[in-house]
Amino acid sequence: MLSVQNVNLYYGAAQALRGVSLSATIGRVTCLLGRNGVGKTSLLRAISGMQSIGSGTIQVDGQEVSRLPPYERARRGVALVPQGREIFPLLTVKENLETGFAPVSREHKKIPDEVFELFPVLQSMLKRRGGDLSGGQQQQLAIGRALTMRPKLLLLDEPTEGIQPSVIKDIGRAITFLRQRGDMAIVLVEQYLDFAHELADDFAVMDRGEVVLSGTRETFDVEAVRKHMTV
Ligand SMILES: Nc1ncnc2c1ncn2[C@@H]1O[C@H](COP(=O)(O)OP(=O)(O)OP(=O)(O)O)[C@@H](O)[C@H]1O
Repeated sequence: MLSVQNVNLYYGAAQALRGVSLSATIGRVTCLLGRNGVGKTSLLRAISGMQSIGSGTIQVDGQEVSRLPPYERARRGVALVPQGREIFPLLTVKENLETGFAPVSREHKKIPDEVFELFPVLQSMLKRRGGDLSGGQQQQLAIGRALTMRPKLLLLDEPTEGIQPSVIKDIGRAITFLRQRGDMAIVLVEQYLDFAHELADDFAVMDRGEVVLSGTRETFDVEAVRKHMTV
């Protein structure tokens, strides 16, 4: 579904990604791990088109997308749940969810039932303003908005950051459900190792702009990964 090959990304003279390769498969969760500032967010932004790359290729469904603008990638099924959630504080919950309609065809312009099945709190808060929700509720809203885009590739940037344990459990359950449904590939950026270990089918660890360790669930060596995550 997703194939990133040899991507280099620069902010001016500073190189944030160095020859990064990563793949993600439908029905599987790929966890991207690493300390602060190693380039995880830059990689997700490169995949979604929010940040242009210096060189390398990014393929979605076998098609090269690295020169396409973000909305074209969204149309091809790429949805990003950004770090910090970036919901619209003055729009209602319903309106926030409806912003996910932009890239989908007319027959899909309906909030999918699973959004409310996975996150019932959103149903009861449809008329509230996004900015009035708690951090955990806003995270659920950000994931709900991405699901409204009917993604084939769901990119989640640290969904557990600053979130209370009960909501982390809800998010974990949602990811497990979406994986089992088998119609999307999921890339999960995490610093919370236990959460990542529980969910990862495949994993990659980054350090200073490079992927330094990768493998499958079977080869996930928690101690080796932990070493790369401690300063
Ligand atoms: N817009 C930008 N302009 C210049 N440098 C940037 C920009 N965004 C990120 N960087 C730098 O690029 C490097 C990678 O940052 P990035 O946010 O991708 O890392 P990260 O692993 O996602 O970290 P975090 O977990 O803190 O989000 C860091 O050194 C960061 O300071």
